[in-house]
Amino acid sequence: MIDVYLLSGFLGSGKTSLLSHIIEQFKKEGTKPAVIMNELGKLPFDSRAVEADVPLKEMLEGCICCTGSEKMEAQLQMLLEGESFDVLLIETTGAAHPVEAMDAVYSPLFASKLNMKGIITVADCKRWLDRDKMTPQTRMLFLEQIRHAHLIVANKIDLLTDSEIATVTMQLQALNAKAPIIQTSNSKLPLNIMKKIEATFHEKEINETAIGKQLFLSSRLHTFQEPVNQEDFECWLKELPDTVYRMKGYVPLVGHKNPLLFQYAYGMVQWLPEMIKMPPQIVIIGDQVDRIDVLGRISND
Ligand SMILES: Nc1nc2c(ncn2[C@@H]2O[C@H](COP(=O)(O)OP(=O)(O)OP(=O)(O)O)[C@@H](O)[C@H]2O)c(=O)[nH]1
Repeated sequence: MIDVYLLSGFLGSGKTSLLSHIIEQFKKEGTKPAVIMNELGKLPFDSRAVEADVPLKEMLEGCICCTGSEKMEAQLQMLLEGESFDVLLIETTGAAHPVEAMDAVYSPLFASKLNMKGIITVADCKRWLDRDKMTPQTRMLFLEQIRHAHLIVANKIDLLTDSEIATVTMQLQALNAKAPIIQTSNSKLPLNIMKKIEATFHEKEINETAIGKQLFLSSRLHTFQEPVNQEDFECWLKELPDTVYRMKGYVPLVGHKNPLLFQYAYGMVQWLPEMIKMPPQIVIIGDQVDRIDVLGRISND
């Protein structure tokens, strides 16, 4: 399995600096990284941060969550088929919501190949102190990126006094009590800390206590063993807690030849017939997804 890290954070917070630093450390230990860069609002030359020997795909035409997951899937497919690498780093645009970015990356098609390790959010400490000057929508996004992180990089501490650093750290921890906070200048995050995060539930863990993981935004792959009744399935959807943010995949419905393409976001459901027989699997993204009982079964994998 290839570990995948999502680098999130507001515009100008230090994501590209983090990316360069991580690549350098991976290379030193002999691990081969590949990169997907989401360059909305950036200039293509930002990819110079990535050296020529690192496989790189750029998404220049829009942001991961807006251009839709198909484009992301195509990029991933090309990388997986055309390159050999051990770890994948995805730099999201500063304007991406973390749940949507994770959703775009986590397709059932790759669930057995890619292991989503989690979201690392770079928080610009200077900007944090000035957050009241942001518009409400921008501030909301800034806070959401921090709230959903599995690891927070509190960056630009060189621009703060000691007492400001203490205040910011305390406030960040209050917003996201679960994620470790690492204070940095120029996003110098040590690799060993980054490697500890885990955002994916693997089947064998569902009934075990995966300490810490239940609290986070995480994902889980569910495989259907037999067709399900559409009405039962939709009743089950209505009862889901609102901490299930997103589901997608292929559901085998009684009376249909092939599993149907299924999309679920913020309570809205979409079904589309599929011409090809796709594997009957869905990915569930949310908080505490290990507790979700899929039609009376915790896990039938
Ligand atoms: N003083 C200071 N400047 C920093 C630090 N980290 C990054 N910067 C600077 O902040 C600017 C933005 O850094 P990037 O790493 O490009 O940030 P980014 O999040 O990729 O930016 P976008 O691509 O605009 O989203 C650059 O000029 C960096 O040199 C830091 O810890 N302290």
